[in-house]
Amino acid sequence: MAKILVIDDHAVNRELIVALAGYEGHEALEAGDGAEGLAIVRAQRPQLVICDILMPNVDGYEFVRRLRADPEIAHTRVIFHTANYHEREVRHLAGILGVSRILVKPCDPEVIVRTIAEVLAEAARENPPASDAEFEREHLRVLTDKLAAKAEELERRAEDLASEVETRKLAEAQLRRVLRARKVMAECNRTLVRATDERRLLADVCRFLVELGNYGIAWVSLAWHDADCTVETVAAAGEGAALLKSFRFSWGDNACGNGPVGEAVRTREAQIVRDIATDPRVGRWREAALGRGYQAAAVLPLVFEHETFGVLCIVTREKEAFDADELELLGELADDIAYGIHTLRARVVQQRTEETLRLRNRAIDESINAIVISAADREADNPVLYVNPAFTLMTGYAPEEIIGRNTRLLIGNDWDQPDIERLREAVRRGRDARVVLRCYRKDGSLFWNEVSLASMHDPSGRVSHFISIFNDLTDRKRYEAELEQQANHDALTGLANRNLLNDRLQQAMIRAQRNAGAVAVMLLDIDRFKLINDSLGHAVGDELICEVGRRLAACVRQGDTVARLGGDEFMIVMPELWAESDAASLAAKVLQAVSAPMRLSGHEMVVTGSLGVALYPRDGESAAALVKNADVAMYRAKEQGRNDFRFYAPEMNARMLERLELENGLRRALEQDELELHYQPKVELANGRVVGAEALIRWRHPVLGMVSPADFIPLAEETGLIVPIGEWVINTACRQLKAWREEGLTGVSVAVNVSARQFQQEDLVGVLGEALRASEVPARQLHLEVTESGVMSNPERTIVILRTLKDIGVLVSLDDFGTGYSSLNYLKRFLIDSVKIDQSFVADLTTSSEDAAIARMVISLAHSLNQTVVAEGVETEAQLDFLRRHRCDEMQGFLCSRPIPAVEFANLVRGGACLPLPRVSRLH
Ligand SMILES: Nc1nc2c(ncn2[C@@H]2O[C@@H]3COP(=O)(O)O[C@H]4[C@@H](O)[C@H](n5cnc6c(=O)[nH]c(N)nc65)O[C@@H]4COP(=O)(O)O[C@H]3[C@H]2O)c(=O)[nH]1
Repeated sequence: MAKILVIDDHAVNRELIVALAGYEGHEALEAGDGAEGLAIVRAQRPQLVICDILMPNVDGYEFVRRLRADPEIAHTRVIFHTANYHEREVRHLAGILGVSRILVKPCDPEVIVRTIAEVLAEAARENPPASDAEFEREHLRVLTDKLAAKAEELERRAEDLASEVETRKLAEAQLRRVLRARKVMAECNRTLVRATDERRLLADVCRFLVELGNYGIAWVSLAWHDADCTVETVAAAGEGAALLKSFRFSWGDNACGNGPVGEAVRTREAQIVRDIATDPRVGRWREAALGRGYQAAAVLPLVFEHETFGVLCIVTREKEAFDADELELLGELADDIAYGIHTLRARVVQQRTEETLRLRNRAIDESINAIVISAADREADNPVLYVNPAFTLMTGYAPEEIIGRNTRLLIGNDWDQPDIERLREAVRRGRDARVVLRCYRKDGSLFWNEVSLASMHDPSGRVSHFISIFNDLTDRKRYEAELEQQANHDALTGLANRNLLNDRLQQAMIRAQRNAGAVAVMLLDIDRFKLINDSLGHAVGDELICEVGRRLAACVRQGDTVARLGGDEFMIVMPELWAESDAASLAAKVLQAVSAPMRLSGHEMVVTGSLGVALYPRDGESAAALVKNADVAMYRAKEQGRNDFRFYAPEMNARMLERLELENGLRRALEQDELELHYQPKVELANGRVVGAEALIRWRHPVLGMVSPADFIPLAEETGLIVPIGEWVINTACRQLKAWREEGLTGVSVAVNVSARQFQQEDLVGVLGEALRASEVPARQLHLEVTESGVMSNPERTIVILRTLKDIGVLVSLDDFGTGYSSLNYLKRFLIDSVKIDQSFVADLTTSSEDAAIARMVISLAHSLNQTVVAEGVETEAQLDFLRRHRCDEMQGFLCSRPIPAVEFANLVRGGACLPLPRVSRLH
């Protein structure tokens, strides 16, 4: 029996040694550290101290050092019992300190017991035992054996227990996972049943997997059959799910398709990543996954009936997740999801189909075209099964009046239509067709029906139905006819227009060429139409055109074409001409018809026409050449006195060329100052005084010499050149007046001629005002001579213009009075200052009682309206005498003076008495 002190700061360690020592029959003492241990050794003197090394306050080394330092207790045996066994250091220090043994924690109890026994024995050898040593040894062995057996058993039981605990833990984890997978499945199935939207369903599933299933991330990616074999992530939940956006997946044979996702889609088999850290298939997302503590992943294909929609991916932080049971459940879940996707997509397709069907039905019902469905049953006479509302609107037949009958009902008795046979043929052969038929409504009225027939086939390929779409073309046909009429006919007369004429002429030429025949082209122009139009207004002009058109149409044979080319120009094409005389007869007949008296808007009148004839092929081989040459011939007829016709002759073209040259020359004349004004004196009959002059234009042509206005003014009017020429005349006359005034001739006035076209010109008043302002000539010194046609074309506008001229102060004369169609009423309303008796009346004044009467009437009429009367073209004393006797106010004429240059005119006025009017003066 020995006394043993156990020093250790851990009670458990002390308890084991104390228990073993007690078991061996020793008395065991305990201390928590070296200081306490020293005190006990000093007090109790144990034979052995079993001491820990690392202890608070006084550690094992310090304890032994102090023990050895105290001679009273220095011999006490010490065993170190330590877990911190660094062999070299401990052995070294223990050797120095005289420590008997070193036991390493955890230490086999048997070794502890044996070591205690050995050290006590060594102590006893030095100090012989007082008791029976053999007994002690034997006893110790028995005890040690027992203890070892016990320890072994304890160890075994501990291992069993540990393995049992481990097994239970695993089972529990497995159960937990299965349970959570079931929970997820239950929730998912509930959602699946109610799902209406695929994306929302997938998002819910992912959310359930994370929230209920406790998985780290769950996502669904759909596989598309595009060129890149894209796998698109459409729903995800869990920590780090947002990261998925940065990863590209594919199920193709490419870098993005090598991972488990691509593999799962391709193989349709679940891909399990047991360890994210080491699985080589985990690509770029390994880092991200590990960083969030994710350990394993399962990628489950979403397959339904051979179709792979995509994958369900689940990532977990558990290392040993996804055992067979769990995977089976997750696989079921994936199948359910795939079924859900299939069902939802099928539903969408069905909804679209239904919507399309609904739309189609509405379209049929609301179509403006009639739609008819008939059974393809020849024996039953292909009866109508359905008609839409438009059918009733189009035909007037209610559905019950047509259903069960054949649509030929609409043909009535109008069977002579080529398209009917085409339609029948299509029905017989079950082909599609489009025909246009004349059909009849219930009320018997005709409508043009464009029928589009389509045959429908049953699954066996047999024609089961016909669908006919009716399009009412009546309006279109009418419109087309109107268009045709507009395109080919003149709107005013209804005669052929240039278009149709050209066409007919071409055809006539082709026929004539084939038959070696000829064609006559006649161009008719109404003489002085412009004058009539301007004097009596456009409405009367239009009436005249229509009447002439009617008369021409009445003259020609069937097959001839009468066309209006525009304005007062008509053309007649006579095909199949056998003799030139036939054309001459028709031309004469036409001119006679035109010149028959006519009454238009209350006006009795006689008009004449001039006509040119060109013959194919003699006068031209193209339509254009023929028309041009007929035109040339017509001009010739006009030139040669009007109311006649001429056949084209090549030399006529030379005259036309002359005209053209004249026109170009006139343009140049304006630019190059070739125009000048001559002045014909106006003499007051009462005293023979020159009171003014009429400015008359002259053209000093560089080659032709002086050209008369009669030769170029009509051309200038025709081409519009009269406007700039008229402006030049006004400006020149004003400048001349200014010059005369500066020379002291202040009392004379100058009258300028204003053509009809110029008179209606917007800025005539402006031009006048500007000329007067620039020359500083008083307005009353400027007179305007306007013709009847100039004022009568638009009398109301004339009244306005004349009032403005009056406001400026310019005086106005009515030229050529009596030659036109002036209304006396207007003569009164126009603010005219003087009237000129036309020289055609003056010429025969003394020989024609009619002209004398007209002259007398003009003078008295004008005087009654307070207007001055000027006679022009006075050549003889007798004429002068007549005029004087009837109180004409002024005269102009060769009797007095021809039109003369400005200088001569000034000299004449200055001379004062040079006027040959002695007798007149005397008479006054
Ligand atoms: N046989 C004969 N003739 C006489 C006699 N006294 C004058 N005449 C001519 O009669 C014409 C009178 O002019 P008109 O009737 O206005 O007729 C004018 C006028 O309508 C037009 N005209 C002349 N100058 C102009 C002009 O500057 N502007 C416009 N728009 N027309 C003009 O040209 C026409 C012809 O002018 P003219 O050749 O200068 O011819 C002038 C004149 O020379 C006579 O005693 N016997």
